[in-house]
Amino acid sequence: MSIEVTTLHKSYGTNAAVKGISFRAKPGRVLGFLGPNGAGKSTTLKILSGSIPPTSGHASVYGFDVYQDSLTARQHIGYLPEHNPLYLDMYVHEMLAFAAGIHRITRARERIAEVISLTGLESQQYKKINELSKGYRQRVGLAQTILHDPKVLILDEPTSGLDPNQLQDIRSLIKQLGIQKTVLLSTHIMQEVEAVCDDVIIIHQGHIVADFPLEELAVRYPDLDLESLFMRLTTPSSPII
Ligand SMILES: Nc1ncnc2c1ncn2[C@@H]1O[C@H](COP(=O)(O)OP(=O)(O)OP(=O)(O)O)[C@@H](O)[C@H]1O
Repeated sequence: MSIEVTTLHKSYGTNAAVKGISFRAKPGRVLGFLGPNGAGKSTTLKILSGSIPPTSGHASVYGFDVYQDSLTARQHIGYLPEHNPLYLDMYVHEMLAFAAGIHRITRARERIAEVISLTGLESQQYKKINELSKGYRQRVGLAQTILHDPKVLILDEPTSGLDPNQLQDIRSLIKQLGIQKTVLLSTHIMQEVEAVCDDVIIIHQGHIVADFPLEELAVRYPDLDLESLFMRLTTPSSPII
């Protein structure tokens, strides 16, 4: 397993956001982390990326605890946060060189060229980030996330706000990356899960209410498509399985 989460809890003051969730993610697969607003998706991804500590429980990446052994765990993780923080005054190329320096990447020039080509940023690489469209900014965020060639990608709503063409490009890139890496992808969009994911977790009010390989949807939940299942499991009165 590349990601293992065990009885993870997170409270912000008295607000319990994540309530004892456990799950695993495997290499070579894209795991869709699906849930309504406020379900606890971003909180879980922030804990996994080492950005915030859990209140209790454990999460590890390739055996390294993301809290106790955060520096080592983070070497294996590329994290694209929901709001994709970028230095807007930097040029695309400059920002990637800066990030390569932080990761102490050897052969940085070659790796930056590789990542620019992979994310389709050739035409934009000498522009300032504040001149870029949202889709291209998202690609810069992804380029930065994969620059150190991490084994695990944690992507928090990476396609939000993109137009249909950009959506398709970014989704195929994620799918391509998922062939070799473990990808944990948070989204609200059912079509995105269907287009990109191999496994699905549905989270609702801080609990996991479903966890299954997408190809087993029809067997596990006969007569329900993903959207109907999501609606059934995340309406306020829905039972926790
Ligand atoms: N920094 C914070 N301080 C206090 N409460 C927070 C904080 N961040 C999140 N929360 C609360 O924790 C709960 C889970 O939020 P979280 O952002 O993890 O959900 P989400 O599933 O990612 O939602 P969305 O799809 O809207 O991004 C919500 O009730 C939210 O208000």
